Amino acid sequence: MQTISTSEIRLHIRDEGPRDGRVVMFGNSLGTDLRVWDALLPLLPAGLRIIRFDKRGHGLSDATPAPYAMDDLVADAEAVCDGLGLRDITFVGLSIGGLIGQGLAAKRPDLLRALVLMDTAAKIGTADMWQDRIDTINRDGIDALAGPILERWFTPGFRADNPEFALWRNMLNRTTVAGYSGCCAAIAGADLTENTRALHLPVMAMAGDQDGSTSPDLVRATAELCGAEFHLIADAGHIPCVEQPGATAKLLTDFLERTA
Ligand SMILES: O=C(O)CC1=CCC(=O)O1
Repeated sequence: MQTISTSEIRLHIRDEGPRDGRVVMFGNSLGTDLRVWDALLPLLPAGLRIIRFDKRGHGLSDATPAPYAMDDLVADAEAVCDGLGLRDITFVGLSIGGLIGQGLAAKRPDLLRALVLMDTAAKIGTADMWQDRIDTINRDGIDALAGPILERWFTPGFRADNPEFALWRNMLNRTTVAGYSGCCAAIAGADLTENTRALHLPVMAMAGDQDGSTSPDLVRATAELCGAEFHLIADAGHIPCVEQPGATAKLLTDFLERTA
C-alpha cells in the first residue's frame, strides 16, 4: 500500500510506471476514488509514470472532519507531488479533480507542465445548491441522492446495459459522509475564474456530450478563459474515462504528444 502523509492526513496513492517516465497525475471526481481511471490507463502509451491519489474522505485516504476548503484539497495534491519529488507533471483533473488541478497550476506553476480539464469548470454550481446537497446527505445519507447523481454521471445506455453500473453506485455510497460533504463545501466556496484566466501553460478541456453536472457549454467557457482547446466526447456523461475510455485515451494521448 502506498501513502503520503502530512502532519494532518494520510493519503492513499498509486505511483506506477518507470521512475524516469513522463509524469501524468490524475485527480478524481466527487464520490469516486482512484479506481475511476482503471479503464483508461491501459489505453495510454507505455512508459508514463502514472500518479493517482484518493482525495481526503474518499477511497482509502483519511477522512478529516468536514467542511473542507479548496485550499486543503490543493495542498493535499501538492503534498503528493512534493512527497514523491514530482516535477514537470501533466495533471488530469475530473470535475472537482479539475478544480484541484486549476488551483495547483496557479499555486505551484513550477510543478506542472500541462493541464487537462475533464468535465470540470472554474466554478461548479451555486453555494445554495451545494448546501442543499450537504444538508440532504447529512440527514439521509449519500444513497438518498445516488439516483440523480448517477444519472448525471452516466448516459441512459450505460446505465441500462451494464452490470458494472451497480458497482459505481457502491463506490459512491461507500464514500464517507465527511469526505463527500467536505468536498461539496470546497466546491461551493471555489470560484477559480480569475485564477484560471491567468494560467500560462498548455491546457486541454473535454466534456461528455451528455454531462448533466458540468455541461459542455460550461466546460467550453472555462476552456475559453485560458485559451484551452476543447473537445466533446460522444455518448458520455460526467465520467467519460469510465464510459468512453477509448475516446478519452485518444484525446489524452494526442495531447501528451503535442506537449512532449
Ligand atoms: O455529483 C455530481 O453532480 C458530479 C460532480 C460535481 C463535482 C464533482 O466532482 O462531481
